[in-house]
Amino acid sequence: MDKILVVDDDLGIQKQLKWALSGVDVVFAADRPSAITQLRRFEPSVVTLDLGLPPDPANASEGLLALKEILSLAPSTKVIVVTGNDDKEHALKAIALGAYDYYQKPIDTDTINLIIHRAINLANLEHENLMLSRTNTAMGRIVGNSSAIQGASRKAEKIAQTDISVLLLGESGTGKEVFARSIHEHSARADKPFVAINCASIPENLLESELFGYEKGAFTGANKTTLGKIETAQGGTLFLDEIGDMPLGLQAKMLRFLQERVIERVGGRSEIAVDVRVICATHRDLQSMVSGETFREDLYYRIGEISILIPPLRDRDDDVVLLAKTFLNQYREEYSAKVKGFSEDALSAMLSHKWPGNIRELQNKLKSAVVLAEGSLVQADDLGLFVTEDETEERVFNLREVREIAESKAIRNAYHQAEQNISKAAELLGVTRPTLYSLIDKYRLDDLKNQA
Ligand SMILES: Nc1ncnc2c1ncn2[C@@H]1O[C@H](COP(=O)(O)OP(=O)(O)OP(=O)(O)O)[C@@H](O)[C@H]1O
Repeated sequence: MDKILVVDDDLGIQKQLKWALSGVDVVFAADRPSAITQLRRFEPSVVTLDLGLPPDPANASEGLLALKEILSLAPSTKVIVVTGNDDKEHALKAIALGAYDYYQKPIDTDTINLIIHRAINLANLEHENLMLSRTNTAMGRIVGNSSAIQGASRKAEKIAQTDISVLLLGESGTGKEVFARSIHEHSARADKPFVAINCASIPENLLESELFGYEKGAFTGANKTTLGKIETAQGGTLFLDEIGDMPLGLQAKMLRFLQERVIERVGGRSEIAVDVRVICATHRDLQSMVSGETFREDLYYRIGEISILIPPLRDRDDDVVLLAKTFLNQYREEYSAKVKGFSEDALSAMLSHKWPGNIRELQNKLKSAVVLAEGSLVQADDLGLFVTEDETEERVFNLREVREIAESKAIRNAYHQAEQNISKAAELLGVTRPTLYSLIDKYRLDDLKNQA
Protein backbone atom coordinates (compact mmCIF):
# COMPACT_ATOMS: atom_id res chain seq x y z
CA MET A 1 0.00 0.00 0.00
CA ASP A 2 1.18 3.55 -0.72
CA LYS A 3 2.58 5.25 2.37
CA ILE A 4 2.23 8.90 3.20
CA LEU A 5 3.61 10.85 6.10
CA VAL A 6 1.60 13.73 7.56
CA VAL A 7 3.78 16.19 9.48
CA ASP A 8 1.54 18.48 11.51
CA ASP A 9 1.35 19.36 15.20
CA ASP A 10 -2.41 19.96 14.99
CA LEU A 11 -4.14 16.78 16.13
CA GLY A 12 -7.40 17.92 14.50
CA ILE A 13 -5.72 18.08 11.10
CA GLN A 14 -4.01 14.70 11.66
CA LYS A 15 -7.42 13.17 12.30
CA GLN A 16 -9.05 14.94 9.37
CA LEU A 17 -6.38 13.62 6.97
CA LYS A 18 -6.51 10.12 8.41
CA TRP A 19 -10.21 9.91 7.55
CA ALA A 20 -9.83 11.67 4.24
CA LEU A 21 -7.09 9.42 2.89
CA SER A 22 -8.73 6.05 2.54
CA GLY A 23 -6.79 3.30 0.80
CA VAL A 24 -3.48 4.90 1.81
CA ASP A 25 -1.27 3.96 4.72
CA VAL A 26 -0.93 7.21 6.73
CA VAL A 27 1.72 7.77 9.41
CA PHE A 28 2.11 10.93 11.49
CA ALA A 29 4.74 13.17 13.03
CA ALA A 30 4.28 16.35 15.03
CA ASP A 31 7.75 17.90 14.75
CA ARG A 32 10.90 17.84 12.66
CA PRO A 33 12.92 15.15 14.51
CA SER A 34 10.01 12.72 14.59
CA ALA A 35 9.28 13.50 10.94
CA ILE A 36 12.81 12.39 10.05
CA THR A 37 12.49 9.25 12.19
CA GLN A 38 9.21 8.35 10.46
CA LEU A 39 10.76 9.08 7.06
CA ARG A 40 13.64 6.71 7.73
CA ARG A 41 11.34 4.10 9.14
CA PHE A 42 8.50 4.08 6.62
CA GLU A 43 10.05 5.63 3.51
CA PRO A 44 6.80 7.30 2.44
CA SER A 45 6.56 8.31 -1.20
CA VAL A 46 4.58 11.44 -0.27
CA VAL A 47 4.87 13.78 2.73
CA THR A 48 2.49 16.59 3.67
CA LEU A 49 4.45 19.08 5.70
CA ASP A 50 3.03 21.92 7.77
CA LEU A 51 5.66 24.65 7.66
CA GLY A 52 4.68 26.00 11.08
CA LEU A 53 6.21 23.35 13.32
CA PRO A 54 7.21 23.49 17.00
CA PRO A 55 9.28 24.86 18.65
CA ASP A 56 8.50 27.84 16.40
CA PRO A 57 4.97 27.23 15.05
CA ALA A 58 4.42 30.89 14.19
CA ASN A 59 7.33 30.80 11.78
CA ALA A 60 8.25 28.68 8.76
CA SER A 61 11.90 28.13 9.68
CA GLU A 62 11.48 24.71 11.32
CA GLY A 63 9.26 23.50 8.48
CA LEU A 64 11.70 24.65 5.80
CA LEU A 65 14.54 22.96 7.65
CA ALA A 66 12.49 19.74 7.78
CA LEU A 67 11.88 20.06 4.03
CA LYS A 68 15.60 20.36 3.34
CA GLU A 69 16.40 17.35 5.52
CA ILE A 70 13.68 15.21 3.94
CA LEU A 71 14.84 15.99 0.43
CA SER A 72 18.48 15.44 1.18
CA LEU A 73 17.73 12.05 2.78
CA ALA A 74 15.13 10.90 0.25
CA PRO A 75 15.28 13.16 -2.81
CA SER A 76 12.52 11.39 -4.71
CA THR A 77 9.94 12.03 -1.96
CA LYS A 78 7.08 14.24 -3.08
CA VAL A 79 6.64 16.86 -0.37
CA ILE A 80 3.44 18.90 -0.30
CA VAL A 81 3.87 21.86 2.03
CA VAL A 82 0.90 23.17 3.94
CA THR A 83 1.06 26.85 4.85
CA GLY A 84 -1.01 29.45 6.64
CA ASN A 85 -3.78 31.19 4.79
CA ASP A 86 -1.81 34.16 3.49
CA ASP A 87 1.70 32.75 3.50
CA LYS A 88 2.42 32.56 -0.20
CA GLU A 89 5.98 33.76 0.26
CA HIS A 90 7.06 30.71 2.26
CA ALA A 91 5.11 28.40 -0.02
CA LEU A 92 7.09 29.66 -3.00
CA LYS A 93 10.33 29.40 -1.07
CA ALA A 94 9.48 25.77 -0.31
CA ILE A 95 8.83 25.07 -4.00
CA ALA A 96 12.18 26.64 -4.84
CA LEU A 97 13.78 24.26 -2.34
CA GLY A 98 12.29 21.28 -4.15
CA ALA A 99 8.81 20.78 -2.66
CA TYR A 100 6.43 19.10 -5.10
CA ASP A 101 3.41 21.38 -4.43
CA TYR A 102 1.85 23.57 -1.74
CA TYR A 103 -1.52 23.92 -0.19
CA GLN A 104 -2.96 26.71 1.93
CA LYS A 105 -5.02 26.20 5.07
CA PRO A 106 -7.84 25.66 5.89
CA ILE A 107 -7.66 22.12 4.56
CA ASP A 108 -10.35 21.14 2.11
CA THR A 109 -10.50 17.35 2.14
CA ASP A 110 -11.36 16.85 -1.55
CA THR A 111 -8.66 19.17 -2.84
CA ILE A 112 -5.86 17.83 -0.66
CA ASN A 113 -6.95 14.29 -1.50
CA LEU A 114 -6.58 15.08 -5.18
CA ILE A 115 -3.15 16.69 -4.77
CA ILE A 116 -1.91 13.78 -2.64
CA HIS A 117 -3.13 11.11 -5.06
CA ARG A 118 -1.57 12.93 -7.99
CA ALA A 119 1.72 13.02 -6.07
CA ILE A 120 1.44 9.29 -5.24
CA ASN A 121 0.85 8.45 -8.91
CA LEU A 122 3.81 10.51 -10.00
CA ALA A 123 6.06 8.94 -7.35
CA ASN A 124 5.00 5.44 -8.44
CA LEU A 125 5.60 6.27 -12.08
CA GLU A 126 9.06 7.66 -11.35
CA HIS A 127 9.86 4.57 -9.30
CA GLU A 128 8.79 2.24 -12.12
CA ASN A 129 10.87 4.20 -14.62
CA LEU A 130 13.86 4.00 -12.36
CA MET A 131 13.44 0.23 -12.02
CA LEU A 132 13.17 -0.14 -15.78
CA SER A 133 16.22 1.95 -16.49
CA ARG A 134 18.16 -0.13 -13.99
CA THR A 135 17.32 -3.49 -15.43
CA ASN A 136 17.66 -2.50 -19.06
CA THR A 137 21.00 -1.54 -20.43
CA ALA A 138 21.29 0.68 -23.45
CA MET A 139 21.11 -2.44 -25.59
CA GLY A 140 17.69 -3.66 -24.47
CA ARG A 141 18.02 -7.40 -24.27
CA ILE A 142 21.26 -7.27 -22.27
CA VAL A 143 20.34 -7.56 -18.61
CA GLY A 144 22.79 -5.88 -16.24
CA ASN A 145 23.41 -2.92 -14.00
CA SER A 146 27.10 -3.08 -13.29
CA SER A 147 29.32 -0.36 -14.64
CA ALA A 148 31.31 -3.04 -16.53
CA ILE A 149 28.29 -4.20 -18.54
CA GLN A 150 26.85 -0.71 -18.91
CA GLY A 151 30.16 0.48 -20.38
CA ALA A 152 30.27 -2.38 -22.87
CA SER A 153 26.64 -1.78 -23.92
CA ARG A 154 27.18 1.93 -24.42
CA LYS A 155 30.12 1.18 -26.68
CA ALA A 156 28.07 -1.38 -28.60
CA GLU A 157 25.18 1.04 -28.98
CA LYS A 158 27.44 3.68 -30.51
CA ILE A 159 29.07 1.20 -32.86
CA ALA A 160 25.70 -0.21 -33.94
CA GLN A 161 24.96 2.87 -36.03
CA THR A 162 28.10 2.36 -38.14
CA ASP A 163 29.31 -0.41 -40.46
CA ILE A 164 32.62 -0.84 -38.63
CA SER A 165 33.80 -4.44 -38.15
CA VAL A 166 33.56 -5.33 -34.48
CA LEU A 167 35.51 -7.91 -32.53
CA LEU A 168 33.81 -9.15 -29.37
CA LEU A 169 36.26 -10.56 -26.85
CA GLY A 170 35.36 -12.45 -23.73
CA GLU A 171 35.24 -15.79 -21.99
CA SER A 172 32.84 -18.48 -23.07
CA GLY A 173 29.23 -17.88 -22.04
CA THR A 174 29.62 -14.16 -21.33
CA GLY A 175 27.03 -13.17 -23.93
CA LYS A 176 29.07 -12.38 -27.03
CA GLU A 177 26.31 -13.62 -29.30
CA VAL A 178 23.73 -11.62 -27.35
CA PHE A 179 25.83 -8.51 -27.95
CA ALA A 180 26.23 -9.32 -31.65
CA ARG A 181 22.45 -9.65 -32.05
CA SER A 182 21.84 -6.44 -30.14
CA ILE A 183 24.28 -4.54 -32.35
CA HIS A 184 22.45 -5.88 -35.39
CA GLU A 185 19.04 -5.00 -33.94
CA HIS A 186 20.15 -1.45 -33.21
CA SER A 187 21.65 -0.93 -36.67
CA ALA A 188 20.15 0.24 -39.95
CA ARG A 189 20.35 -3.41 -41.04
CA ALA A 190 17.88 -4.55 -38.39
CA ASP A 191 15.22 -5.68 -40.85
CA LYS A 192 17.74 -7.72 -42.87
CA PRO A 193 19.09 -11.15 -41.85
CA PHE A 194 21.38 -11.83 -38.89
CA VAL A 195 23.36 -14.94 -39.76
CA ALA A 196 25.57 -16.65 -37.19
CA ILE A 197 28.16 -19.33 -37.76
CA ASN A 198 30.44 -20.97 -35.23
CA CYS A 199 33.85 -21.58 -36.82
CA ALA A 200 34.82 -24.04 -34.09
CA SER A 201 31.87 -26.37 -34.48
CA ILE A 202 32.15 -27.07 -38.21
CA PRO A 203 34.79 -29.49 -39.52
CA GLU A 204 37.60 -27.69 -41.31
CA ASN A 205 36.83 -29.22 -44.73
CA LEU A 206 33.20 -28.10 -44.59
CA LEU A 207 33.69 -24.61 -43.23
CA GLU A 208 34.70 -23.07 -46.56
CA SER A 209 31.59 -24.24 -48.43
CA GLU A 210 29.44 -23.41 -45.42
CA LEU A 211 30.71 -19.83 -45.51
CA PHE A 212 31.16 -19.18 -49.21
CA GLY A 213 28.60 -21.60 -50.72
CA TYR A 214 29.29 -23.88 -53.68
CA GLU A 215 28.38 -24.38 -57.31
CA LYS A 216 26.64 -27.48 -58.52
CA GLY A 217 29.23 -30.17 -59.24
CA ALA A 218 31.98 -28.44 -57.24
CA PHE A 219 32.60 -31.71 -55.37
CA THR A 220 31.00 -35.11 -55.01
CA GLY A 221 27.57 -34.64 -53.52
CA ALA A 222 27.22 -31.00 -54.65
CA ASN A 223 23.96 -31.67 -56.46
CA LYS A 224 22.81 -28.10 -56.65
CA THR A 225 24.26 -24.63 -56.29
CA THR A 226 24.01 -23.60 -52.65
CA LEU A 227 24.45 -20.21 -51.04
CA GLY A 228 26.88 -19.88 -48.17
CA LYS A 229 26.28 -18.02 -44.91
CA ILE A 230 27.98 -14.89 -46.23
CA GLU A 231 25.57 -14.58 -49.15
CA THR A 232 22.55 -15.45 -46.99
CA ALA A 233 23.43 -12.48 -44.80
CA GLN A 234 23.19 -10.13 -47.83
CA GLY A 235 22.22 -6.66 -46.61
CA GLY A 236 22.40 -7.78 -42.98
CA THR A 237 24.98 -8.91 -40.42
CA LEU A 238 27.27 -11.94 -40.39
CA PHE A 239 28.36 -13.13 -36.96
CA LEU A 240 31.52 -15.23 -37.02
CA ASP A 241 31.75 -16.86 -33.61
CA GLU A 242 35.06 -18.41 -32.50
CA ILE A 243 36.96 -16.70 -35.31
CA GLY A 244 40.18 -17.74 -33.56
CA ASP A 245 39.41 -21.33 -34.60
CA MET A 246 39.30 -20.53 -38.31
CA PRO A 247 41.95 -22.53 -40.19
CA LEU A 248 44.84 -20.51 -41.61
CA GLY A 249 44.02 -21.42 -45.23
CA LEU A 250 40.52 -20.09 -44.92
CA GLN A 251 41.74 -16.95 -43.18
CA ALA A 252 43.29 -15.79 -46.48
CA LYS A 253 40.00 -16.18 -48.32
CA MET A 254 38.18 -14.42 -45.51
CA LEU A 255 40.61 -11.50 -45.66
CA ARG A 256 39.99 -11.07 -49.38
CA PHE A 257 36.24 -10.99 -48.78
CA LEU A 258 36.64 -8.39 -46.04
CA GLN A 259 38.91 -6.19 -48.16
CA GLU A 260 37.09 -6.38 -51.45
CA ARG A 261 33.59 -7.31 -50.37
CA VAL A 262 33.32 -9.97 -53.06
CA ILE A 263 33.23 -13.76 -52.75
CA GLU A 264 33.63 -16.72 -55.02
CA ARG A 265 31.60 -19.81 -54.29
CA VAL A 266 33.54 -23.10 -54.06
CA GLY A 267 33.87 -24.37 -57.62
CA GLY A 268 32.68 -21.02 -58.96
CA ARG A 269 34.44 -18.66 -61.36
CA SER A 270 32.56 -15.43 -60.98
CA GLU A 271 32.88 -12.85 -58.24
CA ILE A 272 29.73 -12.01 -56.31
CA ALA A 273 29.44 -8.68 -54.52
CA VAL A 274 28.12 -8.88 -50.98
CA ASP A 275 27.09 -6.14 -48.63
CA VAL A 276 27.32 -7.48 -45.08
CA ARG A 277 28.44 -6.12 -41.80
CA VAL A 278 30.80 -8.49 -40.04
CA ILE A 279 30.94 -9.05 -36.30
CA CYS A 280 33.49 -11.56 -34.99
CA ALA A 281 33.91 -13.05 -31.55
CA THR A 282 36.43 -15.20 -29.77
CA HIS A 283 37.43 -16.31 -26.31
CA ARG A 284 41.02 -16.78 -27.52
CA ASP A 285 43.89 -14.35 -27.18
CA LEU A 286 44.20 -13.37 -30.84
CA GLN A 287 47.20 -11.16 -30.23
CA SER A 288 49.30 -14.04 -28.96
CA MET A 289 47.97 -16.21 -31.78
CA VAL A 290 49.28 -13.56 -34.16
CA SER A 291 52.68 -13.74 -32.44
CA GLY A 292 52.57 -17.53 -32.69
CA GLU A 293 51.60 -17.21 -36.36
CA THR A 294 48.41 -19.21 -36.01
CA PHE A 295 46.28 -16.18 -36.81
CA ARG A 296 46.98 -13.76 -39.66
CA GLU A 297 47.99 -10.31 -38.50
CA ASP A 298 46.31 -8.57 -41.46
CA LEU A 299 43.04 -10.37 -40.73
CA TYR A 300 43.33 -9.51 -37.05
CA TYR A 301 43.48 -5.80 -37.85
CA ARG A 302 40.71 -6.09 -40.43
CA ILE A 303 38.17 -7.78 -38.13
CA GLY A 304 39.00 -5.77 -35.07
CA GLU A 305 38.57 -2.18 -36.24
CA ILE A 306 36.93 -1.81 -32.85
CA SER A 307 36.89 -4.41 -30.12
CA ILE A 308 34.62 -4.72 -27.12
CA LEU A 309 35.57 -6.71 -24.08
CA ILE A 310 32.55 -8.47 -22.62
CA PRO A 311 33.31 -8.78 -18.91
CA PRO A 312 33.09 -12.13 -17.14
CA LEU A 313 30.15 -12.55 -14.78
CA ARG A 314 32.39 -12.41 -11.69
CA ASP A 315 33.34 -8.82 -12.60
CA ARG A 316 29.76 -7.61 -12.89
CA ASP A 317 29.07 -6.75 -9.24
CA ASP A 318 25.54 -7.85 -8.36
CA ASP A 319 24.37 -8.54 -11.90
CA VAL A 320 24.42 -12.21 -11.01
CA VAL A 321 21.42 -11.63 -8.73
CA LEU A 322 19.57 -9.61 -11.36
CA LEU A 323 20.23 -12.24 -14.03
CA ALA A 324 19.33 -15.05 -11.64
CA LYS A 325 15.97 -13.41 -10.90
CA THR A 326 15.30 -12.91 -14.62
CA PHE A 327 16.09 -16.55 -15.43
CA LEU A 328 14.18 -17.81 -12.38
CA ASN A 329 11.02 -16.13 -13.64
CA GLN A 330 11.61 -17.47 -17.12
CA TYR A 331 12.21 -21.09 -16.05
CA ARG A 332 9.45 -21.03 -13.46
CA GLU A 333 6.96 -20.39 -16.24
CA GLU A 334 8.63 -22.81 -18.63
CA TYR A 335 8.58 -25.67 -16.11
CA SER A 336 5.41 -24.57 -14.25
CA ALA A 337 7.45 -24.68 -11.05
CA LYS A 338 6.42 -23.22 -7.69
CA VAL A 339 9.64 -21.52 -6.59
CA LYS A 340 9.34 -17.82 -5.99
CA GLY A 341 12.78 -16.61 -5.02
CA PHE A 342 16.12 -17.35 -3.44
CA SER A 343 17.07 -18.17 0.11
CA GLU A 344 19.66 -16.12 1.90
CA ASP A 345 22.32 -18.82 1.52
CA ALA A 346 21.56 -19.17 -2.21
CA LEU A 347 22.10 -15.44 -2.73
CA SER A 348 25.24 -15.55 -0.69
CA ALA A 349 26.58 -18.55 -2.59
CA MET A 350 25.79 -16.99 -5.96
CA LEU A 351 27.56 -13.78 -5.01
CA SER A 352 30.72 -15.54 -3.92
CA HIS A 353 30.88 -18.17 -6.68
CA LYS A 354 33.40 -17.32 -9.42
CA TRP A 355 31.22 -18.49 -12.35
CA PRO A 356 33.93 -19.87 -14.65
CA GLY A 357 31.20 -20.81 -17.16
CA ASN A 358 29.66 -17.34 -16.87
CA ILE A 359 26.01 -16.79 -17.77
CA ARG A 360 25.60 -20.16 -19.42
CA GLU A 361 26.70 -21.82 -16.17
CA LEU A 362 24.22 -19.67 -14.23
CA GLN A 363 21.43 -20.67 -16.62
CA ASN A 364 22.25 -24.38 -16.28
CA LYS A 365 22.41 -24.24 -12.51
CA LEU A 366 19.13 -22.34 -12.33
CA LYS A 367 17.32 -24.69 -14.66
CA SER A 368 18.06 -27.67 -12.46
CA ALA A 369 17.45 -25.68 -9.28
CA VAL A 370 13.98 -24.62 -10.45
CA VAL A 371 13.11 -28.25 -11.11
CA LEU A 372 14.75 -29.63 -7.96
CA ALA A 373 13.73 -27.04 -5.35
CA GLU A 374 11.38 -28.51 -2.75
CA GLY A 375 10.05 -25.35 -1.15
CA SER A 376 9.21 -21.92 -2.45
CA LEU A 377 12.82 -20.71 -2.25
CA VAL A 378 15.82 -21.97 -4.20
CA GLN A 379 18.52 -23.06 -1.75
CA ALA A 380 22.30 -23.01 -2.35
CA ASP A 381 22.14 -26.79 -2.41
CA ASP A 382 19.63 -26.81 -5.26
CA LEU A 383 22.12 -24.75 -7.26
CA GLY A 384 24.91 -27.18 -6.52
CA LEU A 385 26.69 -24.35 -4.75
CA PHE A 386 27.93 -24.42 -1.23
CA VAL A 387 28.43 -21.51 1.04
CA THR A 388 32.18 -21.61 1.30
CA GLU A 389 34.46 -19.68 3.52
CA ASP A 390 35.81 -16.58 1.90
CA GLU A 391 37.66 -17.64 -1.22
CA THR A 392 40.20 -14.87 -0.80
CA GLU A 393 41.55 -16.53 2.32
CA GLU A 394 44.52 -18.01 0.53
CA ARG A 395 45.94 -14.54 -0.22
CA VAL A 396 45.75 -12.41 2.88
CA PHE A 397 47.45 -9.04 2.80
CA ASN A 398 46.69 -7.78 6.26
CA LEU A 399 43.97 -7.66 8.87
CA ARG A 400 42.52 -4.44 7.48
CA GLU A 401 42.04 -6.08 4.09
CA VAL A 402 40.42 -9.17 5.61
CA ARG A 403 38.01 -6.95 7.49
CA GLU A 404 37.27 -4.89 4.41
CA ILE A 405 36.52 -7.96 2.26
CA ALA A 406 34.35 -9.55 4.93
CA GLU A 407 32.42 -6.35 5.60
CA SER A 408 31.87 -5.63 1.90
CA LYS A 409 30.54 -9.12 1.42
CA ALA A 410 28.25 -8.90 4.43
CA ILE A 411 26.91 -5.55 3.22
CA ARG A 412 26.15 -6.94 -0.24
CA ASN A 413 24.40 -9.95 1.24
CA ALA A 414 22.30 -7.87 3.60
CA TYR A 415 21.45 -5.47 0.81
CA HIS A 416 20.10 -8.29 -1.35
CA GLN A 417 18.33 -9.96 1.50
CA ALA A 418 16.66 -6.62 2.20
CA GLU A 419 15.65 -6.38 -1.45
CA GLN A 420 17.72 -3.26 -2.08
CA ASN A 421 16.26 -1.43 0.90
CA ILE A 422 19.08 0.39 2.69
CA SER A 423 17.15 0.92 5.92
CA LYS A 424 16.35 -2.77 6.18
CA ALA A 425 19.89 -3.70 5.24
CA ALA A 426 21.17 -1.44 8.02
CA GLU A 427 18.77 -3.11 10.44
CA LEU A 428 19.98 -6.56 9.40
CA LEU A 429 23.56 -5.50 9.92
CA GLY A 430 22.80 -3.87 13.26
CA VAL A 431 24.09 -0.45 12.21
CA THR A 432 22.36 2.84 11.59
CA ARG A 433 21.51 3.93 8.08
CA PRO A 434 24.17 6.72 8.04
CA THR A 435 26.79 4.21 9.22
CA LEU A 436 25.82 1.89 6.39
CA TYR A 437 26.06 4.75 3.92
CA SER A 438 29.51 5.66 5.14
CA LEU A 439 30.62 2.00 4.90
CA ILE A 440 29.28 1.88 1.33
CA ASP A 441 31.36 4.99 0.61
CA LYS A 442 34.41 3.65 2.40
CA TYR A 443 34.40 0.35 0.52
CA ARG A 444 33.44 2.04 -2.72
CA LEU A 445 30.35 -0.13 -3.24
CA ASP A 446 29.15 2.52 -5.66
CA ASP A 447 26.62 0.33 -7.41
CA LEU A 448 24.73 -0.08 -4.11
CA LYS A 449 24.77 3.65 -3.55
CA ASN A 450 23.34 4.34 -7.01
CA GLN A 451 20.47 2.00 -6.39
CA ALA A 452 19.68 3.21 -2.91
N1 LIG B 1 23.46 -9.77 -20.35
C1 LIG B 1 22.66 -10.81 -20.61
N2 LIG B 1 21.38 -10.75 -20.26
C2 LIG B 1 20.57 -11.83 -20.43
N3 LIG B 1 20.97 -13.00 -20.94
C3 LIG B 1 22.23 -13.12 -21.33
C4 LIG B 1 23.13 -12.02 -21.20
N4 LIG B 1 24.32 -12.40 -21.66
C5 LIG B 1 24.18 -13.69 -22.05
N5 LIG B 1 22.93 -14.13 -21.86
C6 LIG B 1 22.46 -15.49 -22.12
O1 LIG B 1 23.55 -16.35 -21.74
C7 LIG B 1 23.73 -17.42 -22.67
C8 LIG B 1 25.15 -17.38 -23.21
O2 LIG B 1 25.31 -16.23 -24.02
P1 LIG B 1 26.05 -16.29 -25.45
O3 LIG B 1 25.76 -17.53 -26.18
O4 LIG B 1 25.78 -14.99 -26.12
O5 LIG B 1 27.57 -16.31 -24.91
P2 LIG B 1 28.91 -16.38 -25.76
O6 LIG B 1 29.87 -15.48 -25.10
O7 LIG B 1 28.60 -16.15 -27.21
O8 LIG B 1 29.35 -17.87 -25.52
P3 LIG B 1 30.34 -18.77 -26.39
O9 LIG B 1 31.63 -18.06 -26.42
O10 LIG B 1 30.39 -20.03 -25.58
O11 LIG B 1 29.68 -18.94 -27.71
C9 LIG B 1 22.67 -17.24 -23.72
O12 LIG B 1 21.58 -18.08 -23.43
C10 LIG B 1 22.24 -15.79 -23.59
O13 LIG B 1 20.90 -15.61 -23.96
